[in-house]
Amino acid sequence: MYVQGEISGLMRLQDKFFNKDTAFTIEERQLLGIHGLLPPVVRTMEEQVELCLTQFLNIDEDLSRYTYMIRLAARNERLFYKLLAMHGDKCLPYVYTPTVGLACLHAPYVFQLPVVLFITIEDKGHVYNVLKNWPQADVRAICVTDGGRIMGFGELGIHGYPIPKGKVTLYTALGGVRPHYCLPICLDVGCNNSKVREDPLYMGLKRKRPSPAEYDEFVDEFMEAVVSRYGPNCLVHFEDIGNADAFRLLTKYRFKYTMFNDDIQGAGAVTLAAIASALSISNTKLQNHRFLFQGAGEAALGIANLLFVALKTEGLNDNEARSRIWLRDSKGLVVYNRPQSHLEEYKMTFAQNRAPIEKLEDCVREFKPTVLIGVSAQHDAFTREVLELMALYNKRPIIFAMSNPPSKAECTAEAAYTHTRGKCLFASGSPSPPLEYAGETYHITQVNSLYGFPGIVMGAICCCISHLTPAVFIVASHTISSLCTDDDHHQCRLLPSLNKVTLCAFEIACNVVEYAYKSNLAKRKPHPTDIRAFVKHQMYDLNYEAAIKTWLQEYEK
Ligand SMILES: NC(=O)C1=CN([C@@H]2O[C@H](COP(=O)(O)OP(=O)(O)OC[C@H]3O[C@@H](n4cnc5c(N)ncnc54)[C@H](OP(=O)(O)O)[C@@H]3O)[C@@H](O)[C@H]2O)C=CC1
Ligand SMILES: CC(=O)C(=O)O
Ligand SMILES: [Mg+2]
Repeated sequence: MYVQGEISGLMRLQDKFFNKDTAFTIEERQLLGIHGLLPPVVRTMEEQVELCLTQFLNIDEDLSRYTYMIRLAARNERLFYKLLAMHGDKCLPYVYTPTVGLACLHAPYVFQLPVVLFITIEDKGHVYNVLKNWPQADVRAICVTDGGRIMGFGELGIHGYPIPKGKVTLYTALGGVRPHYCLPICLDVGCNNSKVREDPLYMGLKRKRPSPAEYDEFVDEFMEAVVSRYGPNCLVHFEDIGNADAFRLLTKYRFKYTMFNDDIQGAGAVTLAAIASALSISNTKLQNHRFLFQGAGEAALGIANLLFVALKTEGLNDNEARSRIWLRDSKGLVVYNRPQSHLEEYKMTFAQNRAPIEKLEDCVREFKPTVLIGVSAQHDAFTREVLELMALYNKRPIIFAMSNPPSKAECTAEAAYTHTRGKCLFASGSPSPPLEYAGETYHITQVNSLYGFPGIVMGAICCCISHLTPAVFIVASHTISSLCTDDDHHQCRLLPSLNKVTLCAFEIACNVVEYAYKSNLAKRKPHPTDIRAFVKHQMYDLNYEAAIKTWLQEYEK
């Protein structure tokens, strides 16, 4: 059945795509010449998963759990994804938020294997050649960071590399994207954070970031190299880029390339879905709400822009919709007339024509928001006073403390429920265990873009979408909220439970594909007759037999 070709059996055992570890049958071991290299036991994949889970749960330290998962992925890729598929609730927090944040803070200690492609500004002029060094030629989706704003930690330079790795892991684990289609990239443009840069263990270029013009030349070359190497429909997902660069690149590239920024657009889609649930639970309409954002950066603008569109869909005009959305940044309420500071272009739409207000408490008193959204990475910014005011003005205050990781969150679930006396509809950005308060158990919703981007990426690459228009994110948002059940709402869950995230990704992928064909954005022809089968057919097969099939096909070539 199997042939021992030029590639030695040992190399097959060391190849993460083909390795089955102890699941190799005795016959396979003999044919591959690896008999004796494994203990005699032959296990099923399910038995291997249970063993891995036990090993994983026996590890006490979060960072060691992260490195366990990275090593497993590098040794036996299908087993890694099977473990995530079967025990995502236990394992996902160790490949994604919050542990991925810890991995960034300890980047020199966790880096062992080439899991991300590093392209530095010193490679300018030959970025294409560096891209060619990535071993996979059929890349369809890239997640790229420049370390400019890593979660709530600010600029970490190249030490942000675990972020794109974590994101592409979710493309596969949740979205079903085949792993060899995914390429995580860290652009090293230097680092202005001297504490990070001057650390003797810093792994990146020991230089400051370039001027915006030089930075743009480099990123332009990168985008052109991606198109030359992988074609115009290779999707580029920008992640954790500093906000001025993120907004500029999005404006410049959104209609030129197949790209999106998840911190802006993905966060918008998922948060809008959670708001829709909160409205169902409180039996209210969007037009009856007032939204106050703590933070006026990427996530805030991504959410505010989608809310603006949704409010207008309910019949409000531009001014009315704008008056419902207040943003507060590091200098206070975003207003037109700021005595000492200039107002960034991207905040203009939501600048209020009124006197400045500095403190968050005073903004709450003045505006009496019904919804308070924290995307500022300012730990404990939602003080007891702020939360008590929200409870004073609202029967069901909606409070989202979305900043990641938890050490940067605006408040904990406990603080939100305690200071609103259990009245609030609450969500955090990272996973949080259920909370007991006044004899009740509250499930904590995780408003995180993980509900959106895996399905968006899968849908986009299945049909070779040319551009990700704002409608794609609205489609994703509606899909997510449509998957919340009455039971979810009864338990005050604002998003489908975490064990439905793969279903969520699949439904988003199908709806994005459908939308893309209808609006002539899909470049893959012919138009599929059965969209669900079309998406399913392109999904990663977690079973070992799929690897064997590919292997035989390759051998027969
Ligand atoms: N849960 C989720 O899905 C997501 C969560 N996030 C999280 O949200 C946080 C912010 O991300 P992002 O928007 O991309 O980051 P940005 O850097 O783009 O924005 C941060 C914003 O916070 C403001 N800010 C800083 N200090 C204060 C302060 N003391 N008071 C009020 N505002 C302040 C900044 O003000 P200024 O403009 O004046 O600098 C800026 O507007 C991060 O922790 C990130 O992890 C992000 C995306 C998705
Ligand atoms: C979720 C995410 O992308 C962030 O916290 O930056
Ligand atoms: Mg992010």
